[in-house]
Amino acid sequence: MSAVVTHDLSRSFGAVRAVDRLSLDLPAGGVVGLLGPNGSGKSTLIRMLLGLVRPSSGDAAVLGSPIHHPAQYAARVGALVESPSFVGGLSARTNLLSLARLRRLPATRVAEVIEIVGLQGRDREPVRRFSLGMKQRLGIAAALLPDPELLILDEPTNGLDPAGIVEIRSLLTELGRSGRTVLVSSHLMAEIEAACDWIVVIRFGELLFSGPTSELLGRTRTYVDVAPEHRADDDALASALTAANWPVTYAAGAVRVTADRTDAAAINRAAAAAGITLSRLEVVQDSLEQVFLDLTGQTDGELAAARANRPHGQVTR
Ligand SMILES: Nc1ncnc2c1ncn2[C@@H]1O[C@H](COP(=O)(O)OP(=O)(O)OP(=O)(O)O)[C@@H](O)[C@H]1O
Repeated sequence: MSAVVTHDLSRSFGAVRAVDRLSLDLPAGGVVGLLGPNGSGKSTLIRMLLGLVRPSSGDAAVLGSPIHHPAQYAARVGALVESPSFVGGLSARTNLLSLARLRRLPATRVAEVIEIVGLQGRDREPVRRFSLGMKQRLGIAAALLPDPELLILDEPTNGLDPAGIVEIRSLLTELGRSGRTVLVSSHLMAEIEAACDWIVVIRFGELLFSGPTSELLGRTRTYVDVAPEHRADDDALASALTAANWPVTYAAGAVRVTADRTDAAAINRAAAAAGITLSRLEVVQDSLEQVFLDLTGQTDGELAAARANRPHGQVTR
């Protein structure tokens, strides 16, 4: 069964198309990363799935039930969509107990979720003493109270320091192993990529990629960076390699050859044949982050340029 299916799902706010004819089929089980730059429509999509925002057109189903009737699946879904609010003077345990009571969930579940998110030992301390990372974990604990089949987390790493991000990332990995589906959004690939089994990339509300993380990894390219002993030979080296049919650019203070790692020896020989001794030869692989940036055009002025050239031309943010 799919955890989430959407068909041509759209939502506009005035002239802004926050989600634009999105068709998705997300597998059940494991961690699904919803990635896109700020303002790409991640929160709007999540809010539609939770029944908090109505679609302008199209439809979708969560755990097999249509999003037009969120009450049908609400009990099977847990969500953390904004900074959770807890009573600072009360302990984590007491906060969770009152939430459990409010939602008519068994009190025994509180100890379980505290353990899942790794707050045991700290759960009797007042929440106001918690770091932001611990508060996020407490928010995830609250979302886990109903033991949901689908857990939706909107930017859970936002505002966290590097240590907090690592904490949340390993918690995501753990949660993904428990059989449930975790749908987690982020505008930064590097923050959650390692935890994701499936990745969805959106920009301007449009789908750019949806598939297994391994498929996205398959899009990474390999280069061989070579530098001559004498910088004056840069151009001669580039010409010799181009003549041998390798595409060449300049990057990172080296001549960058788009080639497989198995070509490294042949590249070395081609340089030697041109009378150039190499002081550096290094095989470099694109990171998933680079693939993400290529997909979303997020570097420097690229995003602004892409917005200006967008056919709809009505993105205002
Ligand atoms: N309630 C609203 N009223 C008007 N415009 C909105 C509303 N909600 C979202 N938008 C617009 O829709 C677009 C998508 O926003 P959304 O918050 O869904 O993106 P996002 O990817 O979650 O970004 P962020 O990470 O910055 O929240 C943006 O241009 C935003 O300004």
